[in-house]
Amino acid sequence: MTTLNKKLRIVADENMPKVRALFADFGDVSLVDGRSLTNKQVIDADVLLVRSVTKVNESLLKGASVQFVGTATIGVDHIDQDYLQTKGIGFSSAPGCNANAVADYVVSSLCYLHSSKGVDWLTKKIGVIGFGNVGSTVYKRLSSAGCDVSVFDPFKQAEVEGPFVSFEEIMQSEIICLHAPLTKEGSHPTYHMINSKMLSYLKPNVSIISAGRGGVIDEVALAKRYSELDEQLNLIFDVWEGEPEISPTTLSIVDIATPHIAGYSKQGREIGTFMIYEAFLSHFGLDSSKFYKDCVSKGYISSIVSGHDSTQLDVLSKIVHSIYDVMRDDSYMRSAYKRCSQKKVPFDDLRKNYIERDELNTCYVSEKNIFTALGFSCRT
Ligand SMILES: NC(=O)c1ccc[n+]([C@@H]2O[C@H](COP(=O)([O-])OP(=O)(O)OC[C@H]3O[C@@H](n4cnc5c(N)ncnc54)[C@H](O)[C@@H]3O)[C@@H](O)[C@H]2O)c1
Ligand SMILES: O=C(O)[C@H](O)[C@H](O)COP(=O)(O)O
Repeated sequence: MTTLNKKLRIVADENMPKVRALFADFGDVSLVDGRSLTNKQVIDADVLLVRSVTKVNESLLKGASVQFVGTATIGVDHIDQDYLQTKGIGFSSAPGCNANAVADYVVSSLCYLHSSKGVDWLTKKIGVIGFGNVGSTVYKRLSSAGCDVSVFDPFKQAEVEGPFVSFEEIMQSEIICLHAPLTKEGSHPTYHMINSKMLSYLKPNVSIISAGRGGVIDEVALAKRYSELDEQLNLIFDVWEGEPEISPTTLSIVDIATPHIAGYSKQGREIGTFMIYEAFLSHFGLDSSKFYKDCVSKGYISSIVSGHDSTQLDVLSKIVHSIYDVMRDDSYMRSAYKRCSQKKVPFDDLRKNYIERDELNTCYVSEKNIFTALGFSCRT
């Protein structure tokens, strides 16, 4: 077993569950507000552990002694990976850590569309944009539940088999789920990929669930399209251009507004921390002293009994919403925005004080059925 010859100085985002429990054996862990982190706060650090609100680049790290950066997130658009590489700084993100949480968000949103808008989503044509850890989990769940699902992902299309269609075709789906990263360069940048031209392909009464990154949808173009449409356009927004400042116009037109918490299941956040703990051990050649099962929580509701009529969407929706209901998060966000002053936007506070939520997979059913297709676990 390798041991460290000095205590490491570890600077970590305060919004990272279990970080002290996992890292305190290796040195001093200082918890910081990730959004306002400065060069001064990291100058003497050996290890920097962040979330998506910290821009990790030359301006943050110049002259710092940081040897390893971990982000307990799937998204990496806040990290200048080229800079880290040039400086020989180790790096790891947490791929897939909260993919199940985001898929739960989608399932809960679909159930909202049924219970509040009468959308029979099981029979709709669903399009998934981005076929990575999140998009493929969403695809697997919805296609196993019997939905007609297509995907758009120009990179994955070249690598794997799948129900790929063109961008124009995916925009004509009846429900569109957005799970692409935010990219501004390369052959298929996603910044404003949903622009006025693409919005003109939308079908009447379409529903859009945006849980990838803000900036993928051009919100000005969206508001314009919204004002022109006679038919319903159901918008479920978790991610926003310019977070933590968000457009009041966008907020006013969306049906469900949540403060970038699609991935905020209790387990997803704990897994994120655990994944960068493992990457940290590997970077410093250290052996593991803590195990996954000790760090990732069990759920609060361990099982449900589902009767034979549970394939009916209203029963399904009630059961899904008993574990996680996106409407709860929407009402917290809207009331916080109603109360807030112009000076202090409540976005980050809503995230910091987010009520813990379990993943659907922490709850068991007795046999394989539509619940297991949609993310619940099965005893057998
Ligand atoms: N709302 C949240 O809380 C939350 C949680 C987790 C992840 N995310 C976001 O969702 C994104 C996807 O997560 P993931 O785990 O699937 O990431 P991933 O890296 O596993 O997959 C991303 C996929 O998007 C594809 N892609 C890239 N450019 C594309 C384009 N122009 N059009 C279509 N597809 C494109 C890639 O080929 C890849 O398959 C993350 O980058 C992150 O920004 C948001
Ligand atoms: O990229 C991700 O993993 C998610 O967007 C994640 O939930 C972001 O959470 P944050 O790091 O902003 O707390």
